[in-house]
Amino acid sequence: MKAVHINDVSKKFGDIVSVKDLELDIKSGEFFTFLGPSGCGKTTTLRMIAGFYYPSKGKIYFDNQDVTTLQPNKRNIGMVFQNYALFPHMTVNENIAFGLEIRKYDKKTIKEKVDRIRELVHLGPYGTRKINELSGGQQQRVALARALVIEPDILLLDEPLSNLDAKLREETRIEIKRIQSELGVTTIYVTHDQTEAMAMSDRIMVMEHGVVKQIGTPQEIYHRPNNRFVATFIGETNLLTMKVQSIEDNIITVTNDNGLVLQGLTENLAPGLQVSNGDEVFISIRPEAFENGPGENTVTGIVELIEFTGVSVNYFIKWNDTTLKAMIISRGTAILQAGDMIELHIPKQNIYFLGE
Ligand SMILES: Nc1ncnc2c1ncn2[C@@H]1O[C@H](COP(=O)(O)OP(=O)(O)OP(=O)(O)O)[C@@H](O)[C@H]1O
Repeated sequence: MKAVHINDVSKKFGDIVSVKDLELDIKSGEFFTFLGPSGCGKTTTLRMIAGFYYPSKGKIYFDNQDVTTLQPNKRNIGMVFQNYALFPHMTVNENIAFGLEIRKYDKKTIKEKVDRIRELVHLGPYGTRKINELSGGQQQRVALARALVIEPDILLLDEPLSNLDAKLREETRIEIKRIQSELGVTTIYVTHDQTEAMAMSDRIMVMEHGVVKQIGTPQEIYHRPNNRFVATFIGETNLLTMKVQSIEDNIITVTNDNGLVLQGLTENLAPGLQVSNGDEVFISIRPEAFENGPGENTVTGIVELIEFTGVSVNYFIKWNDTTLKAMIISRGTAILQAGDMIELHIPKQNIYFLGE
């Protein structure tokens, strides 16, 4: 299992800067995810790690080895793509064995390794099945087995679940995570699905337009977003533009033109953000940050719209011309109706201050 170090890497295609000045350290054995919208540079970064593209600038290391311009087949990586790229007319065993045969292992070793990895991906009885006789989820597990059987130092997964339906996607996600933790292989996972990223990763890198917006654990990314892009891309949030009115005893009071006044804690300022009286600042409040009844930052308003999701009730509340979305866990108690008055509050520690 190897660590991956990316030092000041950029990739240009003509005038397009696909990845810009990337600095990244992925630890040995880590499950690390590249997350971001289409075109943000995730796949380009993965392809540079795989060796399909060479960087326009900077260096890539596996542990201490400079692999920046090493050919893909010399890097000992396993790869899984969204379209599986399996041989449909060949059996499961033949597909898994492919990389071992290229590496010229003897027949006995190949059989042992293939059998072992087939068990690991829970395809034990399917060795002699043809690929086109398997479901999508099973095919994806064959692709995973084929990538893992060569005992790669690094496993690269590019949107491996996007061809599966929702239920299968969730099952396969759990399988991939189980297999990865059993083997402890350094894994880099590319996705635009934030739920997948949150559920599977040790750490996540959020990208936009070829630039890193934040690197952190799922909890850090969710609860401590550095900027508006991360706050809105991961989960939902109420984003308000406010002005700093005062800062006293670690409490920041902010207001806006609609007469809203909110108070939060200086410890919830985004990293590096400093504010003074009169500064404009962005406030992020998650829908689940609201609590019933009056308290700190009491919100009294009219319910405009209600969504009942089973687990929760989402109230869209009009409060001094600002609409806020509040999510209250549903415990079978009476639900308010549109037009009703509602009173909730937002504990100070649930208010986050963002500068950009
Ligand atoms: N071979 C290429 N030639 C020219 N431009 C490219 C090439 N590969 C990627 N790009 C451009 O680089 C940018 C980043 O692309 P990339 O595929 O890395 O994004 P992505 O985040 O993986 O998106 P997606 O989720 O859609 O795959 C895009 O603007 C894309 O058009």
